[in-house]
Amino acid sequence: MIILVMNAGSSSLKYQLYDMHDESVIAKGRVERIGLDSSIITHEPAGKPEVRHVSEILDHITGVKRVIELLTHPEYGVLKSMDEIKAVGHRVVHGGESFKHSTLVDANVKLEIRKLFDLAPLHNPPAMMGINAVETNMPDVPQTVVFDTAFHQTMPQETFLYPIPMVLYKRHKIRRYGFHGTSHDYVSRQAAEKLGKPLESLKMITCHIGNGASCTAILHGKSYDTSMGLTPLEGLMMGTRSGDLDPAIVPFTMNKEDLTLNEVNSMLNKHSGLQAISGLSSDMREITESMEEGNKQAKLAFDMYMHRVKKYIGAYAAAMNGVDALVFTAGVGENSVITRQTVCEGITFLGIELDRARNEERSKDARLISTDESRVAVLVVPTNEELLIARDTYHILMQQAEDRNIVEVEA
Ligand SMILES: Nc1ncnc2c1ncn2[C@@H]1O[C@H](COP(=O)(O)OP(=O)(O)O)[C@@H](O)[C@H]1O
Ligand SMILES: CC(=O)OP(=O)(O)O
Ligand SMILES: [Mg+2]
Repeated sequence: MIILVMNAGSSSLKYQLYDMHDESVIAKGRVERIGLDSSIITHEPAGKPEVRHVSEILDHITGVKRVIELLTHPEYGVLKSMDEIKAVGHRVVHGGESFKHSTLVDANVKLEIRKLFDLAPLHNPPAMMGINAVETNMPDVPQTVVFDTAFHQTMPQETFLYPIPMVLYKRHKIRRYGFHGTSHDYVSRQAAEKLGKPLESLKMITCHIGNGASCTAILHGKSYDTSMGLTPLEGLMMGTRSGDLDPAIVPFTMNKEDLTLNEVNSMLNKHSGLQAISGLSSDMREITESMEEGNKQAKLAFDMYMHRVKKYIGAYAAAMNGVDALVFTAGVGENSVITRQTVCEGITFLGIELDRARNEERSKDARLISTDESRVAVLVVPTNEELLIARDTYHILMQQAEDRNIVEVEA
């Protein structure tokens, strides 16, 4: 069965085409700068050279059309016809309390996702554009949605509620939801497998640190607490997001700087974090390079980032009354040797003993980077949100086929 996975951003569209017989990736790529002057498509068909096109792509509908053209192109394509695609799975960041599991898209599901636009303004609207674009270009193909929030629906009330009037939760569902759930779920299972231990027997902390960043306390296989909250703004310091701060800063800044709510919101989401402190970049690669060249602002940004990662790991070890495994994943977690070293060597009191040589190895596979004697196992696990989306989509389709058979037999 061939499944297309889509991860739509505000100005981008990433895709991966899977053959579910062996979970191999037949093609993948991304459309960038949608709606801007020159859009770029990078298409990587397995076993064929990469293709890069620059053209004008004004919206996601055109973006999906271009992806279809590339997938079926006589030279760069990997499919004879789009009929070979049996389903399309989408990453949707916010599923609120309505969605505890991945599901098939129908009119009701679309309505519920639309209701959550306010809570994930950077993420949910583009996902909906992706769904509509597939509907327009491939009207007969079933679509599924896989939510970042679903994995965290196991959080108990004491971790998901804010200590504010309950009426706000009852009326508006103001609570902590957590994000990157597909990634935390995937890497925790991979880590347990690598350790040869049942996930249910472990207390684990997973650090998904990429452009967005979050830490999760996974108690016996279930999300117990996570650092992002109502929106993906809470928690760790990120590329351009502030993470935790005193909420009083919002009215205070509005007053002192004569800013509107929208302007403060944009400041905290798009002009804070590494970018704001370093004055250089939101990219950890540039931060560490400049820091090594002696740039003091870059060093401060790095130190603040590390401080917060260590603080969350300490907090979650306390909240679970222990930790057996610590996992690093996503862009920074998978690639930044210095980040992992600084974090691990700053929290040795937990029983963490980093093996520097293992930490410096480069590999695409899940691997241990602590010593064999370390009381807490530390691992690097490359995340693969797309594979999990493809698997969920496959299972939903198989279940649907089974349900249909039962109905037919009973009839
Ligand atoms: N070698 C590296 N060293 C340090 N940071 C890196 C490296 N490679 C990637 N990154 C960081 O990873 C970030 C992207 O992470 P990623 O998980 O791909 O983000 P997203 O999926 O949210 O776009 C980049 O902004 C960059 O800061
Ligand atoms: C939820 C979130 O922050 O996602 P991303 O890291 O892709 O921005
Ligand atoms: Mg990501």
